[in-house]
Amino acid sequence: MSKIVVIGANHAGTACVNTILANYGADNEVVVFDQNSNISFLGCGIALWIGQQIAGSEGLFYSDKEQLEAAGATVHMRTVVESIDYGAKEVHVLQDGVRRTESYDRLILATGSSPIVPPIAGAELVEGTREFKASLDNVQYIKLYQNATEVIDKLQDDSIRRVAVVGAGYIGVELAEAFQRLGREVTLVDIAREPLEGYYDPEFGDMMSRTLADHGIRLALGRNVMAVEGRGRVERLVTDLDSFDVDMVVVAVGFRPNTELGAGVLELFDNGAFLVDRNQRTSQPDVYAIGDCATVHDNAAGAPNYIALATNAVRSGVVAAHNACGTGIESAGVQGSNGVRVYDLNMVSTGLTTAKAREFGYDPVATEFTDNQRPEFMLTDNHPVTIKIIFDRTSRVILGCQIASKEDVSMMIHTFSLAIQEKVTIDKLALLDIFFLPHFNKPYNYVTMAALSAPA
Ligand SMILES: Cc1cc2nc3c(=O)[nH]c(=O)nc-3n(C[C@H](O)[C@H](O)[C@H](O)COP(=O)(O)OP(=O)(O)OC[C@H]3O[C@@H](n4cnc5c(N)ncnc54)[C@H](O)[C@@H]3O)c2cc1C
Ligand SMILES: NC(=O)C1=CN([C@@H]2O[C@H](COP(=O)(O)OP(=O)(O)OC[C@H]3O[C@@H](n4cnc5c(N)ncnc54)[C@H](O)[C@@H]3O)[C@@H](O)[C@H]2O)C=CC1
Repeated sequence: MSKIVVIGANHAGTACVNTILANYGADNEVVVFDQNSNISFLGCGIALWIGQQIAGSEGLFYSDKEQLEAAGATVHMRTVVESIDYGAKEVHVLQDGVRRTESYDRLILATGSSPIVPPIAGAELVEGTREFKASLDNVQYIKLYQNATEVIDKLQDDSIRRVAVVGAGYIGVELAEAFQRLGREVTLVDIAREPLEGYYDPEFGDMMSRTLADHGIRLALGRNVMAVEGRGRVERLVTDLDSFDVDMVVVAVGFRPNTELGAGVLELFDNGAFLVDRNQRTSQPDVYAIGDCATVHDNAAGAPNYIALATNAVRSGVVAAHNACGTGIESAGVQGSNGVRVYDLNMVSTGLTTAKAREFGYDPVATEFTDNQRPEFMLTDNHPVTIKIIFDRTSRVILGCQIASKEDVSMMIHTFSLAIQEKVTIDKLALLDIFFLPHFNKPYNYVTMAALSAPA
């Protein structure tokens, strides 16, 4: 019997524990530590919950301590792993005020990520809390169930009228919509010139800007946040260009990996994530890292990268579970596929934007096409779709794809995810067998047309 210790039992940890117990439970003892009081909270539901588009938070959990224990694990909640002795193969934990040691044969680090805290007064975290509480009241971070609950409770107070959201990334645009749905005056601030700049080219970011502005959200882009000010609670957000009177500020400027437990021992990526191979192995024997605390292999970049997504967390958990139990399987790598819906605008992307393709040393060329989803004789619910495919000038291999529409175009992006993974060229895509039925699409559909019209 070997002992596998898992630190962190959210999406990555839970996937890993369940995979170990379902496949190798008879040969392995699994001990799990998590500092939180809940696990498996789907952060993707926070904006829907705040914006009252769902009934409540009940459906946003899919596992708990009892379920993991029923499957065979020993689970310690509200237990912080304070340090690890990699030589002695021991983790040191603090549970109910008592310090103790647990040994392991194999260790899985699934410690996830924390919100990035910008270096501005008032936004710094209160020392000693693990729930991302800012020192100035009504400056909020969004990550945990507890953070969402706090914001929802505060919004019961009607005097909180003006909300600024800092960061027009995925969390920021979704929350801007949620606060506006609640009748709040919303200002969305970003250092970049377009929302979602990390995931989309500027013309797609512009579609998002117009959708937000059409719903009354004030966009304050291309600004650096300098300060949050107030007496006791936040009253003003100051940028390098202007300032806004506010009653609440939500800061969502990205995630950073939680890797303090590897300090000085484990090899790290540029942003401090645990650098792992395609078996999720770290630089220490018998130590694996999964989810938001670790790198992924980025197929589009052809290199390790940091892409914090629940989808990657779950898959890396499955890969680590098999490898830690002796079945060698490799991650297929990822393309960073993602999607967002704000009001009636759906946007999906995978792989590299034009700017990122350049950063990774490619010579990117793009082909774009806009057309109705269905033939014009289909008179109802027939909306334009815009697609942009980015490929490398020399090899013609597809590097990225972005699609936007009022139509649900979400499933189409998976074709491009696979194309990037398998290094398909734009010319091969042009002749791909794509079915036609008026209810769904056109014979000369936007994928075929974009590929056929790709520059030589
Ligand atoms: C608002 C919001 C919306 C999102 N929407 C999406 C979406 O639509 N799609 C998508 O793919 N992703 C989305 N994400 C990202 C997704 O939630 C993360 O990628 C995912 O949570 C990563 O899972 P994880 O298990 O690796 O890490 P985490 O969720 O960060 O979990 C890490 C766990 O480790 C525990 N832990 C950390 N350190 C210690 C320690 N020292 N001792 C004990 N326990 C420890 C923590 O308590 C936590 O339970 C969203 C995130 C947020 C905040
Ligand atoms: N639909 C989805 O797939 C969702 C995914 N997520 C994931 O959760 C993670 C965290 O999300 P976000 O916090 O939204 O990060 P993000 O990386 O998506 O966006 C961060 C934004 O903050 C901006 N920014 C950075 N520093 C700034 C500063 N000092 N002042 C103003 N703006 C600044 C950036 O330009 C960027 O637009 C991401 O990995 C994201 O992919 C989150 C929500 C939904």
